[in-house]
Amino acid sequence: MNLPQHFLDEMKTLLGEDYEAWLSSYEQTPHQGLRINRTKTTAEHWSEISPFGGCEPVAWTDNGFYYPDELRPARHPYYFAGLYYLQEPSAMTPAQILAPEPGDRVLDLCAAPGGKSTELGARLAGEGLLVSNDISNSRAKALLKNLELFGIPNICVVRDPPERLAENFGEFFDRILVDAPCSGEGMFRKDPDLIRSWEERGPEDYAPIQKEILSQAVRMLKPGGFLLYSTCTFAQIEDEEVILWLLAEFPELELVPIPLWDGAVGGMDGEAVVRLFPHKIRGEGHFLALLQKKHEQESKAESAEESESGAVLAEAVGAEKAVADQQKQNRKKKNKAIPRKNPYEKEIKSMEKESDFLEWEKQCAEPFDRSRMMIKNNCVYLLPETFDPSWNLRYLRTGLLLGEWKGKRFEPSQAVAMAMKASDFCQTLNLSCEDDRVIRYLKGETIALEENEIKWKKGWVLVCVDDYPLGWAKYAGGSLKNKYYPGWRWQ
Ligand SMILES: C[S@@+](CC[C@H](N)C(=O)[O-])C[C@H]1O[C@@H](n2cnc3c(N)ncnc32)[C@H](O)[C@@H]1O
Repeated sequence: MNLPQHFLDEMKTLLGEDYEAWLSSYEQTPHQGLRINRTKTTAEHWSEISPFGGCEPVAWTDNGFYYPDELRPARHPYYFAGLYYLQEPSAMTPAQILAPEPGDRVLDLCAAPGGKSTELGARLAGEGLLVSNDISNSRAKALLKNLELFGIPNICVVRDPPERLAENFGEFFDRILVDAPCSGEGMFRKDPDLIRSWEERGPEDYAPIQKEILSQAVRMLKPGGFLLYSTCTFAQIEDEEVILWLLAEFPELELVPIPLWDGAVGGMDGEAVVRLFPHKIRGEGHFLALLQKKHEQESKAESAEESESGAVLAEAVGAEKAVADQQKQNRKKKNKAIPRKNPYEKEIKSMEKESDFLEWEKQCAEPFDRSRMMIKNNCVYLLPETFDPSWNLRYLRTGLLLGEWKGKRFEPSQAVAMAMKASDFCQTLNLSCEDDRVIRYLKGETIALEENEIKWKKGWVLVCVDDYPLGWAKYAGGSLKNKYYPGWRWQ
């Protein structure tokens, strides 16, 4: 690999006697990782059902695995069932450390294509709110797809400059992730094309952008809330120096030490941050810093207690987890929607009367909360608990898209299928992943049925692989019409 001389010189200064070991890591192939969807399976269960032999756990996560180079996990039906996300192992760390709890209000400020957002959202388990933002429209579309594929219902996907978000939200979030745009030095081994972009735009270009994004993030962090900053670069100017600047600029922030694990090292000058180097761990280069916004003066003591508990960090290193129950209860109370008249009540009533929505809904495990329902341009959404209609943002998605109201018909969405369990809908076709009809279904083809499989009445059928939903089909006159979302088809 042709690494630029200037970069090598910088690394020599940074690493000293470790330099040669670091350089020789570039002769090894990068590690391939996948992270399972904790809302759909557990690491134990995955070990039983994984179709990929030879997967080893990623030591610093509870749901990440290495997979052998020759495998193509994106070409497996389980990928289409949202069972895992393909992610470089070091990149699994930020969401593990920020570790939101169900009920939290979480912001992922630079979120596309969703590697960390999918894990943050899965950790919320449907409670609270995940706002996933990216300034790039095309990348935000990929982000939306990945969140919907993972079946995360309580999302807002946005594409706004951080300043605009800060104007809307104020001090609103319990946890914020800034996985910042950076010069990408830590990813050169995995993606050598990044070397060219580094030569065009290097660390000096990114540091001011990172500082600006972080300043806006601080405005949106609640007192007591946690902010995690991560990059995939080695340059101190984008890593430790940004954090030192931030601490000087915002005295209300304090650095929360992240306990180190085997192979992880602290900051270059002993700062309580984490650096991951490819010659020390089985992953690429990464930098992480965790900060907490102090409470107001009167509640400072309480804040100290909270940070001492190290609750956010404990899980990342397998240490004991100690989140106060009271805090959890308070969060739940805080997020409870205030009963108010739903401005879409009239539209909802019309849809119920004019379309077959109720017929479909009756087949679902539970009715959808009318106070959180919104109908816009014939699209029917279930808004997250804490959604505030006065937020003026560029949304790609507000909550869970339930489906489209088309006159007499209601068509359930791909997103709602992915957010369901097989047992959440009463008409299902459950295929084994060995059945070649699975891939035919994912390609949008018609599914041939065996006599003994026909057990439905006319209407919607949830097609599943090994009990994991894939999408919809519609049964009528003895045949099943494929309703898999065309934009997601197996190519
Ligand atoms: C390192 S990538 C994020 C990767 C993502 N967190 C993941 O895990 O998949 C940085 C992202 O920041 C976005 N970005 C760049 N400038 C931004 C800004 N000012 N505000 C928000 N996002 C920005 C880029 O479009 C890019 O998608």
